[in-house]
Amino acid sequence: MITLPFVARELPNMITLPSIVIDFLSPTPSWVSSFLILLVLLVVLHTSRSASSTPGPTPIPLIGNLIEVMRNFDDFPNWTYRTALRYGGRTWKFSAPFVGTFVMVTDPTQLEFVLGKTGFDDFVKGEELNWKSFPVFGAGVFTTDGSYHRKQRKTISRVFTSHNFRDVFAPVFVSGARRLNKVLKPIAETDDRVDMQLLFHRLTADTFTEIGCSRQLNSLQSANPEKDWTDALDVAQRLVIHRMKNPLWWFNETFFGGAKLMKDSVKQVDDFIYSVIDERRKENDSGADVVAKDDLLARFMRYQDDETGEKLTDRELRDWIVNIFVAGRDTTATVLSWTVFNLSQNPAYLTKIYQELAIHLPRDRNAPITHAILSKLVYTHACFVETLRLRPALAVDLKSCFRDTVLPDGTRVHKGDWLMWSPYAMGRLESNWGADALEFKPERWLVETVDAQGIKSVTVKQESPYKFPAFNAGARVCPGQNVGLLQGKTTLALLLRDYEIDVLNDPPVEYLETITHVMKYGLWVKLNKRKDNRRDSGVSMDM
Ligand code: HEM
Repeated sequence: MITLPFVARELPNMITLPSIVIDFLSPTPSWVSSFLILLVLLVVLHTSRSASSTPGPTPIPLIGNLIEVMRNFDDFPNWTYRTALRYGGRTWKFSAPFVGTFVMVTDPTQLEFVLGKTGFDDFVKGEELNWKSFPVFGAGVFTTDGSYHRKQRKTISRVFTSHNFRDVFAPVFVSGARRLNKVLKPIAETDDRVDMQLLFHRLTADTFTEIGCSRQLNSLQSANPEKDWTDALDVAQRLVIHRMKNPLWWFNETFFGGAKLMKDSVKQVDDFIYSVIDERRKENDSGADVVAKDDLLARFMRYQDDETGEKLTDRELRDWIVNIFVAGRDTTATVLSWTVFNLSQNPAYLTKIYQELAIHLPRDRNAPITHAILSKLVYTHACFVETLRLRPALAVDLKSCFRDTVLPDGTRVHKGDWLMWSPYAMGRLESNWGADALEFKPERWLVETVDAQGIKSVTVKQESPYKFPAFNAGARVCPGQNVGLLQGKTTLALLLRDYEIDVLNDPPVEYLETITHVMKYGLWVKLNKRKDNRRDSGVSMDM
C-alpha cells in the first residue's frame, strides 16, 4: 500500500489505495488520475450509503437506480406501488446520478413526521424546485418556503369563507355545470363521441378564471382566443416537469428548442394575466368598485404587508394568480375524469348516485341548486374521494431535505436528499386500507352519525391526511380542498342527472404522468340523454 500525497493533503485522515491501483494510475496525466480517484471515492461513498439498512432496489455503482427508474419512467406511480409492496410498506430508497437520493415514504407515521409539525422545517420545497419552476410559477405559493409562503397562504385562505362557498363558489360551479350540459346536448343527440377530460379541463379553466379574476373565458362554448393562455400554461408546466425529471433537460432546452418553447409559452400566459391586472388597476383608478368583486385578484390587490405596508407588485400578483389557477383547475378536472371512468366500471355505484340525485335535486331542472342541496349529496361526494384515493391528482410528491434527520422508523435522510411520498401507492396498500384496498368502494367513506335528538344521518368520513394525502397534509395542506370537492360533486351530480355516459375505452384509458395524473389519450365517451328516474312513465327529461 502506498499513500497518495495529494489525496493526503486533501483529506487529513489519509486515504490509502492498493498499489495495483497506483501502478495503473501513475503513467497517466494527473487530471486523469484525479478523475479516476474521484470516481473510486464516489463508488465508495455510494456503496457505503446504499449499504444502509433502508431497503430499496439494488443500486449499480455510479449510476444508482438510473436504469430501473428510466425503465419505469412512464409508469412511475405504479412502480412506486409495486416497490412499496415489495418492501411491505416500509421506507425505501433509490438514487440516480445528477438527481440525487430519494427516500420514499408510504407509511402514515413517517409521513406525519415529514409533513407535520416535527419535520416541517427539515423538509422544504427548496431552491432547486424554486428555480427550475420559476419561469412558470415564479415566487408563488407552490414553490416558496418560509414567511413569503405563509403570507400567501394566509391571504388565499381568507377567500375560503362559508359565505363565499354559499354565495360565490356554489353558484359559479352550478352555472358551469349547466353550461357543460348545454354543450353536451347536441353531442348526445347524435352518434358523436366526445373527450370528457378535455371538457372538464375547459370547465375548470372557465370557473377558476371567474373565481380568480372575474373574467369569462368561455372556453367551453367557443374557441375563444383567450383560451390559448391556458394551453400555453400546459406546455410550460410540462417543460417544468421535464426539468425536474430529466437530468439532461438543459440539453433539450439549449439545443432542441425547449428554451424558445418555454419563453413563448410563458409570454402568452403573462400577456393574458398582465392584461387582466392592468385592466383592474385602471378600474381601480377610475373609482369603480373593485372591492365588490370579491375575487382572488381583488383580495391580492388589497393585500398589504403587515410590517412594511407594501402592496404586491404586478409580478407578484401574476405569480399568485398562476399558482392558484393551476392548483384549482387541473386537479379538479383530473379527478372528475377518473370518477366518471371508475363509475363506468362499477355500474352498481352509479345506480346509488342516481337514487341520491332523485331524492335531493329539485324536480324542476331550472330550479336553483343551492350549496345546502349540494351538501346533501353524500354518496356522490364519497365516489369523488374514493377516486382520489385510487387516482390522486398528484400521484407522487416530494420535498427536499434541508438538514440531516432521522425518520421515526430509523431511516437516515441526508441534507440534499429528496423525501418522496406516493399518495398513489399509499391509497392502494392493504396495510393502509385493508384487504379490499384495490377495490373502488365508496362505502368505505360513509359513516352514520346520530345527533342529540337521536336523528341518524350519513356523512363522509374525515380520514387522517397522513393516511390519505391526496390533498397533502400539515402546514401545506391544500387550502382549496373543499372548493375542489364542491366543484367535483356539483359537476358530477348535474352531469349524471342528465346523461348516461358510455366510456368507450377507445383509445384506451391510461394515465400520463405530468404534474397531475391525467389520462394520456383523454376520456372518450358516447352520451345519451337520461330519463328522469322519478317518473315511471320513462318520459325523457326536458333539455
Ligand atoms: C380535487 C381538487 C384538488 C386536489 C386533489 C388538490 C390537491 C393538492 C395537493 C396535493 C397540494 C400539495 C401540492 C404540493 O405538494 O405543493 C395542493 C396544494 C394547494 N392547493 Fe389544492 N387541490 C385541489 C383543489 C384546489 C383548489 C380548488 C384550490 C384553490 C381554489 C387549491 C389550492 C391549493 C393551493 C393554494 C395549494 C398550495 C398550498 C401550499 O403549498 O401551502 N387546490 N393541493
